[in-house]
Amino acid sequence: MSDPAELIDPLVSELPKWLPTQRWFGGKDRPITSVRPLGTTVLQEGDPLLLHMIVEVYQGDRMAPYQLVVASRDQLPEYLGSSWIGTERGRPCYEATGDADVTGRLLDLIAEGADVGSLKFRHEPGAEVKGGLRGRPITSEQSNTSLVYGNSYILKLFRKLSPGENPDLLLHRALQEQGCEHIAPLLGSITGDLYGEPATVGMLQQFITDAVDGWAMATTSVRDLMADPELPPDQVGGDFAGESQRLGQAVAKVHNDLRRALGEQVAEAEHLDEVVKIMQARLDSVAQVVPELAEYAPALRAAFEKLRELSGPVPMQYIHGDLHLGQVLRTVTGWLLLDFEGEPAAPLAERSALRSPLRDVAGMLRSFDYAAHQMLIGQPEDPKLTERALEWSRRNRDAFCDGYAKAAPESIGDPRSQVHLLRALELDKAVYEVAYEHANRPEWLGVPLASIARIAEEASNP
Ligand SMILES: Nc1ncnc2c1ncn2[C@@H]1O[C@H](COP(=O)(O)OP(=O)(O)O)[C@@H](O)[C@H]1O
Ligand SMILES: O=P(O)(O)O[C@H]1O[C@H](CO)[C@@H](O[C@H]2O[C@H](CO)[C@@H](O)[C@H](O)[C@H]2O)[C@H](O)[C@H]1O
Repeated sequence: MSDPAELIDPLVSELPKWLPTQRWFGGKDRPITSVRPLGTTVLQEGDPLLLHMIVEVYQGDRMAPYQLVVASRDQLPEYLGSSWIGTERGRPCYEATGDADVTGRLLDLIAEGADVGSLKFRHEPGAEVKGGLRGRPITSEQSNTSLVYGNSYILKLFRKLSPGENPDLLLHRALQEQGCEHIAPLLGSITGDLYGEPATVGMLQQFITDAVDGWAMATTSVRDLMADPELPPDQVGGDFAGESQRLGQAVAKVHNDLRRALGEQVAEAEHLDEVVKIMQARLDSVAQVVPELAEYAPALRAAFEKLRELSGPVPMQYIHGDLHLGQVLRTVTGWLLLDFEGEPAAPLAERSALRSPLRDVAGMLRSFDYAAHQMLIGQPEDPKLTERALEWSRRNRDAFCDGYAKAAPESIGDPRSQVHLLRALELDKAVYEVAYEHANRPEWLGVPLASIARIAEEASNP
């Protein structure tokens, strides 16, 4: 095999075409102007050759570093055809996470606690990690790429990188030290070098088998209800309220553990002022792109402004930051929270800041609303079904808040008692969702818009 360094430049020149085809690539809104390699590490010599790469992706005046794991073989087997990036110096180069013949190397390196170039593969103190397994990517890939090894491990490779410890790793570590029962055990990590600073590039956790995600469970319950719209939600087969209550308790316990591990502060007036400004700025920028939002802008502004009038202390702490039903798993023993990375599009400084725990509560409340209403997307208007959806949403949102209040300390109490704070946080999340749906699933745009209309109406007629 020729020198791997000879492959790098021609391979990088293929990336502006290839990156936008990847689900995890976060910059699909603008064309890529150039890609620059920042660092390449050979993880395995020979055939297949395995390379770890960090590249800078430029889109006009915007730049973000991304992690790639690329392999090259003399001959590309047919089953890897869809992973092909380009053929350089006569050798096919491809995205390596789909190749179970090479992914095992990443786990082996963590098991060995190896250093390769500037990459540090580590297991957590006391964790036992065994190599020798082949890794396959999960099909529900989102903002990153996760590889599952047998029934034992799941390795998340972060795609868009930032210097420092990724909040997902930081918060999992903190929770694990508190003995938190509501996370998947953390087993290891991979750290690279970004602009001379350590940066988390991978996180290894125990793979939880026989688990179902909250979104699948909640939407099954809604489907049961819609199948028999004459029956009230507490009398149809798949009532979800008991689970919602347990989930509320789990979220409050995770918040308690994060507070114990990493502390809390009380928001000062300037901080609330800053929060209002961030909410208004998000509204302004989303309203520019999604004109349907404009008619609700005055009501949204008024709800955000109410935050300046809050009288009691507002506790601030580390939180999950992007909590929704797709980020929780029901296992045989209870609920687990996943993915503490925060909103994928938010800047790291915002994701790592102390925030009100009610932001996570608001995220879950939004998700109950989504679960109830997504089944009506594309259906002809049916007032009976709309009423059923609202009923399901109210019942499960209340059950979640009951559970949260049961496990939260007195200083936080029942989220519903913080009317203005919870409403502003829910509306801010819904504005984020308007932007998310506009960019990713335009046919779902009506879901957050209808919620904004409803919440704004409730606010004007309390
Ligand atoms: N420890 C785990 N055990 C089983 N499945 C998991 C585990 N962690 C994540 N998953 C599955 O992988 C999916 C993606 O994980 P997530 O951390 O949300 O990645 P991303 O950052 O790419 O969104 C989850 O929705 C869940 O289905
Ligand atoms: O899972 P991610 O961290 O990538 O989150 C993004 O995608 C989510 C959709 O997959 C999106 O969530 C929105 O849709 C969900 C239903 O599909 C719903 O449960 C959530 O409440 C709603 O916000 C999330 O906002 C986005 O950041």
